[in-house]
Amino acid sequence: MSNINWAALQLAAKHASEQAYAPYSKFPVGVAVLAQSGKIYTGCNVENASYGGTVCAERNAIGAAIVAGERKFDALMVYTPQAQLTPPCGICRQVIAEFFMPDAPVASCNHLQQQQTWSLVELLPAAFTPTYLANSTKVDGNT
Ligand SMILES: O=c1ccn([C@H]2C[C@H](O)[C@@H](CO)O2)c(=O)[nH]1
Repeated sequence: MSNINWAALQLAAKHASEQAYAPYSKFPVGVAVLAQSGKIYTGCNVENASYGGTVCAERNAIGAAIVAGERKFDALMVYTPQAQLTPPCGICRQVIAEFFMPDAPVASCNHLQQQQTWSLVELLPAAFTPTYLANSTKVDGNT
Protein backbone atom coordinates (compact mmCIF):
# COMPACT_ATOMS: atom_id res chain seq x y z
CA MET A 1 0.00 0.00 0.00
CA SER A 2 1.45 3.34 -1.00
CA ASN A 3 -0.86 5.76 0.85
CA ILE A 4 0.27 4.89 4.35
CA ASN A 5 0.48 7.85 6.74
CA TRP A 6 3.81 6.97 8.31
CA ALA A 7 3.93 10.15 10.41
CA ALA A 8 0.60 9.28 12.03
CA LEU A 9 1.81 5.76 12.79
CA GLN A 10 5.07 7.08 14.27
CA LEU A 11 3.22 9.51 16.53
CA ALA A 12 0.69 6.90 17.67
CA ALA A 13 3.46 4.39 18.42
CA LYS A 14 5.42 7.01 20.37
CA HIS A 15 2.36 7.93 22.45
CA ALA A 16 1.72 4.26 23.16
CA SER A 17 5.30 3.77 24.35
CA GLU A 18 4.70 6.45 26.98
CA GLN A 19 2.15 4.10 28.60
CA ALA A 20 4.51 1.12 28.66
CA TYR A 21 4.62 -0.88 31.88
CA ALA A 22 8.27 -1.92 31.83
CA PRO A 23 9.63 -1.73 35.40
CA TYR A 24 11.89 -4.77 34.90
CA SER A 25 13.53 -4.21 31.53
CA LYS A 26 13.16 -0.41 31.52
CA PHE A 27 12.70 -0.89 27.77
CA PRO A 28 9.46 0.87 26.80
CA VAL A 29 7.91 -0.14 23.49
CA GLY A 30 4.92 1.31 21.66
CA VAL A 31 3.27 -0.10 18.57
CA ALA A 32 0.69 1.26 16.15
CA VAL A 33 -1.08 -0.93 13.62
CA LEU A 34 -2.99 0.36 10.60
CA ALA A 35 -6.09 -1.74 10.00
CA GLN A 36 -7.63 -2.08 6.54
CA SER A 37 -10.58 -0.02 7.85
CA GLY A 38 -8.13 2.90 7.99
CA LYS A 39 -8.16 3.04 11.79
CA ILE A 40 -5.00 2.98 13.89
CA TYR A 41 -4.77 0.88 17.06
CA THR A 42 -1.99 0.98 19.62
CA GLY A 43 -0.38 -1.14 22.29
CA CYS A 44 2.51 -0.99 24.72
CA ASN A 45 4.51 -3.69 26.44
CA VAL A 46 3.03 -4.89 29.72
CA GLU A 47 5.60 -6.66 31.87
CA ASN A 48 5.05 -9.04 34.74
CA ALA A 49 6.99 -10.02 37.87
CA SER A 50 7.02 -13.58 36.51
CA TYR A 51 8.84 -12.21 33.43
CA GLY A 52 7.23 -14.95 31.31
CA GLY A 53 3.86 -13.23 31.69
CA THR A 54 5.13 -10.20 29.82
CA VAL A 55 3.22 -9.29 26.66
CA CYS A 56 4.91 -7.27 23.92
CA ALA A 57 3.53 -4.03 22.50
CA GLU A 58 2.92 -5.69 19.11
CA ARG A 59 0.58 -8.32 20.48
CA ASN A 60 -1.26 -5.83 22.65
CA ALA A 61 -1.82 -3.52 19.66
CA ILE A 62 -3.09 -6.38 17.50
CA GLY A 63 -5.32 -7.59 20.34
CA ALA A 64 -6.85 -4.12 20.75
CA ALA A 65 -7.65 -4.07 17.04
CA ILE A 66 -9.08 -7.57 17.02
CA VAL A 67 -11.49 -6.86 19.87
CA ALA A 68 -12.64 -3.79 17.91
CA GLY A 69 -13.59 -6.12 15.06
CA GLU A 70 -10.55 -5.74 12.77
CA ARG A 71 -9.06 -8.77 11.02
CA LYS A 72 -6.75 -7.40 8.31
CA PHE A 73 -3.91 -4.91 8.52
CA ASP A 74 -1.79 -2.85 6.15
CA ALA A 75 1.16 -1.76 8.30
CA LEU A 76 2.79 -1.98 11.72
CA MET A 77 5.04 0.56 13.43
CA VAL A 78 7.26 -0.05 16.47
CA TYR A 79 8.62 2.84 18.54
CA THR A 80 11.53 2.53 20.97
CA PRO A 81 13.37 5.51 22.47
CA GLN A 82 16.82 4.36 21.43
CA ALA A 83 19.09 4.88 18.45
CA GLN A 84 19.05 1.25 17.41
CA LEU A 85 15.83 0.59 15.51
CA THR A 86 13.98 -2.40 16.94
CA PRO A 87 12.15 -5.04 14.88
CA PRO A 88 9.45 -7.24 16.48
CA CYS A 89 10.53 -10.33 18.43
CA GLY A 90 10.01 -13.82 17.03
CA ILE A 91 6.74 -14.56 18.84
CA CYS A 92 5.29 -11.27 17.64
CA ARG A 93 6.41 -11.96 14.05
CA GLN A 94 4.34 -15.15 14.18
CA VAL A 95 1.31 -13.24 15.50
CA ILE A 96 1.75 -10.54 12.84
CA ALA A 97 1.84 -13.27 10.17
CA GLU A 98 -1.65 -14.37 11.24
CA PHE A 99 -3.21 -11.07 10.14
CA PHE A 100 -0.84 -9.29 7.71
CA MET A 101 0.02 -10.13 4.10
CA PRO A 102 3.62 -11.33 3.54
CA ASP A 103 4.52 -8.11 1.73
CA ALA A 104 3.02 -5.84 4.42
CA PRO A 105 5.44 -3.23 5.78
CA VAL A 106 6.67 -3.69 9.35
CA ALA A 107 8.57 -0.61 10.46
CA SER A 108 10.49 0.72 13.43
CA CYS A 109 11.10 4.31 14.48
CA ASN A 110 12.77 6.16 17.31
CA HIS A 111 13.12 9.51 19.07
CA LEU A 112 15.63 10.62 16.39
CA GLN A 113 12.86 10.53 13.74
CA GLN A 114 14.59 7.61 12.02
CA GLN A 115 12.61 4.81 10.42
CA GLN A 116 13.55 1.41 9.06
CA THR A 117 11.01 -0.64 7.15
CA TRP A 118 11.00 -4.36 6.43
CA SER A 119 8.42 -6.55 4.75
CA LEU A 120 6.89 -9.21 6.96
CA VAL A 121 8.32 -11.97 4.75
CA GLU A 122 11.82 -10.58 5.28
CA LEU A 123 11.35 -10.85 9.04
CA LEU A 124 9.63 -14.24 8.96
CA PRO A 125 10.43 -16.22 5.81
CA ALA A 126 8.61 -19.53 5.30
CA ALA A 127 6.09 -18.60 7.98
CA PHE A 128 3.78 -21.18 9.47
CA THR A 129 0.32 -19.98 8.44
CA PRO A 130 -3.25 -21.31 8.81
CA THR A 131 -3.06 -22.85 5.31
CA TYR A 132 -0.82 -25.59 6.73
CA LEU A 133 -3.55 -26.61 9.15
CA ALA A 134 -6.00 -26.97 6.27
CA ASN A 135 -3.60 -29.25 4.41
CA SER A 136 -3.05 -31.65 7.28
CA THR A 137 -3.81 -35.35 6.67
CA LYS A 138 -5.44 -36.30 9.92
CA VAL A 139 -4.35 -39.52 11.64
CA ASP A 140 -6.83 -41.59 13.65
CA GLY A 141 -6.59 -40.71 17.31
CA ASN A 142 -5.63 -37.11 16.69
CA THR A 143 -9.11 -35.84 15.90
O1 LIG B 1 9.52 -6.16 19.69
C1 LIG B 1 9.51 -6.08 20.92
C2 LIG B 1 10.60 -6.46 21.70
C3 LIG B 1 10.50 -6.37 23.07
N1 LIG B 1 9.36 -5.91 23.65
C4 LIG B 1 9.28 -5.76 25.11
C5 LIG B 1 9.17 -7.03 25.90
C6 LIG B 1 9.77 -6.61 27.21
O2 LIG B 1 8.79 -5.92 27.98
C7 LIG B 1 10.85 -5.61 26.82
C8 LIG B 1 12.26 -6.19 26.76
O3 LIG B 1 12.30 -7.32 25.95
O4 LIG B 1 10.48 -5.13 25.54
C9 LIG B 1 8.28 -5.52 22.90
O5 LIG B 1 7.26 -5.07 23.43
N2 LIG B 1 8.40 -5.64 21.54
